[in-house]
Amino acid sequence: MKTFDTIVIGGGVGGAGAAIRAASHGQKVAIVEQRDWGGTTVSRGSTPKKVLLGGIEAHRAFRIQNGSDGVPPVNWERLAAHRDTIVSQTQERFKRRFVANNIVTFEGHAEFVDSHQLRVNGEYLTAKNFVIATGARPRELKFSGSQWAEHSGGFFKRHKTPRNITILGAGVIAFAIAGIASEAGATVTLVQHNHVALRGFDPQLVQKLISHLAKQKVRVVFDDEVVCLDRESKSLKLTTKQGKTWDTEAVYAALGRVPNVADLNLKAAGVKVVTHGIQVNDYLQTSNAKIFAVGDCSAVSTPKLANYAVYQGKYVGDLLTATLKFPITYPIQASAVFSLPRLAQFGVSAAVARQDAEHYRLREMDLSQWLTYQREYDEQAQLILVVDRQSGQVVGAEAISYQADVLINYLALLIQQQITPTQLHDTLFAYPSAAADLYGIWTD
Ligand SMILES: Cc1cc2nc3c(=O)[nH]c(=O)nc-3n(C[C@H](O)[C@H](O)[C@H](O)COP(=O)(O)OP(=O)(O)OC[C@H]3O[C@@H](n4cnc5c(N)ncnc54)[C@H](O)[C@@H]3O)c2cc1C
Ligand SMILES: NC(=O)c1ccc[n+]([C@@H]2O[C@H](COP(=O)([O-])OP(=O)(O)OC[C@H]3O[C@@H](n4cnc5c(N)ncnc54)[C@H](O)[C@@H]3O)[C@@H](O)[C@H]2O)c1
Repeated sequence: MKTFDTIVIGGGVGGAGAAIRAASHGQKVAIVEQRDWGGTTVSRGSTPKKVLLGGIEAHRAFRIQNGSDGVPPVNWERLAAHRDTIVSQTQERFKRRFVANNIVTFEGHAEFVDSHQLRVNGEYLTAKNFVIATGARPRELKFSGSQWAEHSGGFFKRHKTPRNITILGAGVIAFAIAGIASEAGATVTLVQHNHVALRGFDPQLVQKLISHLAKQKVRVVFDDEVVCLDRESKSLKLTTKQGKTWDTEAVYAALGRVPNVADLNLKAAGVKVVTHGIQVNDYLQTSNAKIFAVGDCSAVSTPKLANYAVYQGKYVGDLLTATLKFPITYPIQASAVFSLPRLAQFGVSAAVARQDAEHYRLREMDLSQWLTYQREYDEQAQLILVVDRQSGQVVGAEAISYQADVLINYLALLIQQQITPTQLHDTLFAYPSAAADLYGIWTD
C-alpha cells in the first residue's frame, strides 16, 4: 500500500491549488484524476471559451471595419484546431507542474474504501489527510429525446461551424455560447424556463445585451422549456411546453451544474453530503475532520468559479501544515459573462443598489462616445457605479462593453484599495488607454 501525507482527489484547478501548496510545505502529496488534467476549466470551460473568443472577436473587429459583405466567414475549423492545441498543451502543462513539484500523479477513478484509504485502479492508497476536489457536472436532462442533446462541453469541443443551434438556459454559459456562435454566423435560440436571464446582473444591462444579440440572429424564448426532442434525418425537431416547435442542428444544455459526489463512496469515509454538495465548516473540513473539500463539489455558498476553487485549494494546502489555523475568509471577486459584448460586475451589484435606494445611489455613465469604446464601435458601452450614500465611497461596479472585464478589474483594484481621486491622479497611466479613462470615471 502507498502512503502519503495528503491525497487530493481531482486534478482540476481546485485540486491543483491544494496539491501544489501542500507540496510546497514539504508534504508528500499524491493527486488522482479520472479524466483530464486541469479539469473543467482547461478542457470544457474557460480555456476553450477564451481561445474561441479570441478568433471570434478578431472576426467582429474586421467585420465592423469592413462591413459584413467584405469579410470572409469565421474559419471555424482552423479556430477549433488552435483551441484543441492550446487545450492539450495546457493539460500537459498541468500534469508537468505536479511532477515538477514532486507530486505523485495517478490516472483513474478514486473512491474511498474507508475513512483513511482510497482505491484507484485496484490499487490502495492511504494518507493522513484527503482533499476532495471533484468539481461539478452538468445537470441531468429529463425530457423525451434528451439523448440527442449535448451539454455545453459539446459546443466548446465542436469541430464544425455552427449554423442553427438551440441552447437550453439563459445563464452565463448560454450567453457565452450565443455570442460565439452568432458571430460565427449561426442562428441561435435560447430557451429559459422563467423570465429571468443572467440572474444577479443588472436587468437593464442584461436587456441591452439581449437587444444587441437580437440584431445578430439570437433570440431568447422566455417562460418556456423543452419537453421533447426528435431526430429527423439530418436535424433535430424540438417541442416546448408552450407548444412551439422548430428545427435545429444541435441542442446544448446550460442549465446549471451539480456537485460530483456520487461515485466516491463518501459514506464509508464518514463524509456528509447535503443538497448543494459536500458539507464543510469554515476550515473547509468535512464531517470527517481529516478530509477537506474545495471548489465546485463543496456546499459552500461562494460562487462556483475557478478563482474560488483555486483560493480554497491553496487555503487547505496551507492549513494542512499550519500551526495557527484561521477560518477561511473570502475577498470579493469580479465576475464576467463572456458574451459579445461582455457583462462584468464587482462588489455591490446594481440590482441590489436599485432595491436599496436608502443606502446606495447609482452613477450611470454612457461610455460609447469615449475614444476607447467609440473606435471599436462599442455602442453598448455603459458603466454603473454603486456609491454608498453614507461614506460616499464606490462599493460596486457593473459594465457592459466588449472590454467590460478589463474595466471591472481596474475598478476592483480601486474599490478594494479605497483609492481616492487624488491618489489616482498621482499615477500617470499611458495615454490614451482604458486605464487613463479612470481619471474621468473616478471623479464624482
Ligand atoms: C462552460 C464553462 C465555462 C466556465 N467559465 C468560467 C469562467 O469564465 N470563469 C470562472 O471563474 N469559472 C468558469 N467556469 C467554472 C469553473 O470551470 C469551475 O468553477 C472550476 O472548474 C471548478 O474547479 P474544481 O477544481 O472545483 O472542479 P473541476 O475543474 O471540475 O475539476 C474536478 C476534477 O475532478 C475529477 N474527478 C471527479 N471525480 C473524480 C474521482 N472520483 N476520481 C478522480 N478524479 C475525479 C474530474 O474529472 C475533474 O477533472 C466555467 C464552467 C463551465 C462549465
Ligand atoms: N464567466 C463565468 O464566470 C462563468 C462562465 C460559465 C460558467 N460559470 C459557472 O458555471 C456554472 C454553470 O453555468 P450555467 O450557465 O449552466 O448555469 P446558470 O445557473 O448560470 O444558468 C442556468 C440557467 O438555466 C435556467 N434553467 C434551469 N432549468 C431550466 C429548464 N429546464 N429550461 C430552461 N431553463 C432552465 C436557470 O434558470 C438559469 O437561468 C455557473 O453557475 C458558474 O458557476 C461561470
